[in-house]
Amino acid sequence: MDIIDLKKTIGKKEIIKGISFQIQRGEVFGFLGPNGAGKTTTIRMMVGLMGITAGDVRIEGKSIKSDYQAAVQHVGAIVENPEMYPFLSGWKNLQQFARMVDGVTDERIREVVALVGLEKAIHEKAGRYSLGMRQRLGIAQALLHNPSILILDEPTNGLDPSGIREIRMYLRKLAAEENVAVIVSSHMLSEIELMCDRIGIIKNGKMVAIEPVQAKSEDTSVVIVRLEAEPIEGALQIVKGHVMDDVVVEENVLTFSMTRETIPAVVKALAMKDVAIYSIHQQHTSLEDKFFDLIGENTIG
Ligand SMILES: Nc1ncnc2c1ncn2[C@@H]1O[C@H](COP(=O)(O)OP(=O)(O)OP(=O)(O)O)[C@@H](O)[C@H]1O
Repeated sequence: MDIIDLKKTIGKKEIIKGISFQIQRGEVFGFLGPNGAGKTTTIRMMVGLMGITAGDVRIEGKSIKSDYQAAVQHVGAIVENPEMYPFLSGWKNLQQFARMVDGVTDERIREVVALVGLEKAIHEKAGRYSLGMRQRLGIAQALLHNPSILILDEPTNGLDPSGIREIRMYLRKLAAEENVAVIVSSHMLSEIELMCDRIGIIKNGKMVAIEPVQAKSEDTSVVIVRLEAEPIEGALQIVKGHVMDDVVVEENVLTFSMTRETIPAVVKALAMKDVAIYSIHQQHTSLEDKFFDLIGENTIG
């Protein structure tokens, strides 16, 4: 998918001021920016729900402006909350949608249900689903026609941490196993950092940076740790064996970087050597710092 110098003016206000980026199959791309930055407007243009003032969107080489039908047939999207019939089962809901799309068989419905991990609950009424399950049913619905691109506007909105974790897991799986290009928007870096390969930061209708995300899993990501402990020499001896680079020592505080999965082992080793831990916490990652620098504020949503 190619987004080429996309612009939107509503009335006299230029809301989107020339956004360009590309996304490949198999990739999860995060669209990050504070509220009002222009994410929804850009996504609405990308999926043909809103007219384009200037620029173009090309999907599998087809222009959404001049070849609308051919372009959008490759797109699956959830832009507003997915509409469900609460009194029908998840399965019946999908069958309803399948009727509106050519060539969707029960076999395909079974496939998408498995892709989002709803096999067990699919014959229960959709009204009884948790928000996370409803999101996944929405994703299943968007996948029915076998799109090559899946676009989700704020898919983690309102979900609890376990719901966010599940969505993250299924979106990554979709990209990897189905070779779908996935685009998700969010105003929370922490929520999309772990699920994306790249993140585009949007501010005031412009793309201000596109950054690759190095660490893909929560456990292998490198974090900066600040440890307050006593005696500090004893703590230093133990910590040294696990760190990625130098340890900074300041009075009774050590600052160092290590993978997140290493933290429990280090804490255990410290406790076994009778080192007293007064506090331990993770500091911002570099991507977070960069995001705050670009957005120019400390809170974003
Ligand atoms: N129909 C419209 N008429 C006038 N202004 C609009 C319209 N739609 C959006 N805007 C303005 O365009 C800007 C971008 O809105 P948009 O909804 O795309 O932002 P967003 O990044 O998706 O934010 P949010 O996370 O709050 O949805 C906002 O300042 C908004 O007020």
